[in-house]
Amino acid sequence: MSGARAAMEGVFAGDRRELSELEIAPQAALADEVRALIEAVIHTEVPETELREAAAAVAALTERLNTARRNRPPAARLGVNGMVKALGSPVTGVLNAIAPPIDVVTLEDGSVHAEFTLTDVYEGPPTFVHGGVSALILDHVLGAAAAANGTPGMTATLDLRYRRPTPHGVPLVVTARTVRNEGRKTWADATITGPDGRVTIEATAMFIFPAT
Ligand SMILES: CCCCC/C=C\C/C=C\C/C=C\C/C=C\CCCC(=O)SCCNC(=O)CCNC(=O)[C@H](O)C(C)(C)COP(=O)(O)OP(=O)(O)OC[C@H]1O[C@@H](n2cnc3c(N)ncnc32)[C@H](O)[C@@H]1OP(=O)(O)O
Repeated sequence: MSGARAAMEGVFAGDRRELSELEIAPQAALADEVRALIEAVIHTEVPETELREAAAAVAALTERLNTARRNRPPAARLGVNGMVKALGSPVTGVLNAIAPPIDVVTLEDGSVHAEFTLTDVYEGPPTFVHGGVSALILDHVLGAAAAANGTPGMTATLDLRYRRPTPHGVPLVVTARTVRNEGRKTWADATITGPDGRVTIEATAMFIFPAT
């Protein structure tokens, strides 16, 4: 195992238990239902009495789930490269209802790629994705590209050029690749492309492998 990979595995070590795919499935199904719940809460027009009943029902469910809790979000070895993945990631985490979640894959040329659609839960300007949500996704895939290069790090800089608004409710593509490495520093570039094939956002980030 390379030093960088060992360090990254260490990020997920400690009391974080790794789950198997079989263990993940029912909890991921619950997260899917909560994702639908988040959308329903935003859009519902049911009367006030029903809203109050729904709030009480959700509170009871939360209490039930909290009767057995982990100390930290779990991880799992998923996908072809067997890397440990954070299941609670706000971008890719199948157990995180605020994650779309986005399935980020590493291609043979070392770039990372994902095709995804965002609902209006992530809306900023009407009909468009919130710029901060796009930044979150870009930060993640840029970090994944640095890690795929064997040179992971903490985001030190993230530079975004919002060329045109990014629509929600339509298929989007995000790609990222490492372009340079100097010692502990790694630079990566990324884009988000809309369904018309035009780039909506260009991003560049620099990652630094921590000194200690
Ligand atoms: C093993 C650790 C890596 C962990 C990576 C995490 C996950 C990887 C796992 C899977 C990958 C898959 C997907 C990606 C997942 C997530 C991606 C999201 C990543 C994030 O969401 S991450 C959170 C946001 N991120 C922070 O929370 C960083 C806070 N910060 C720090 O943790 C330190 O600040 C650090 C480490 C950045 C530097 O600390 P340090 O002590 O190592 O730096 P030091 O002073 O030695 O400087 C050395 C040289 O870097 C230059 N330099 C330093 N800082 C700079 C900056 N900001 N801008 C420009 N240049 C900078 C100096 O000027 C000097 O330059 P020179 O050598 O040329 O003089």
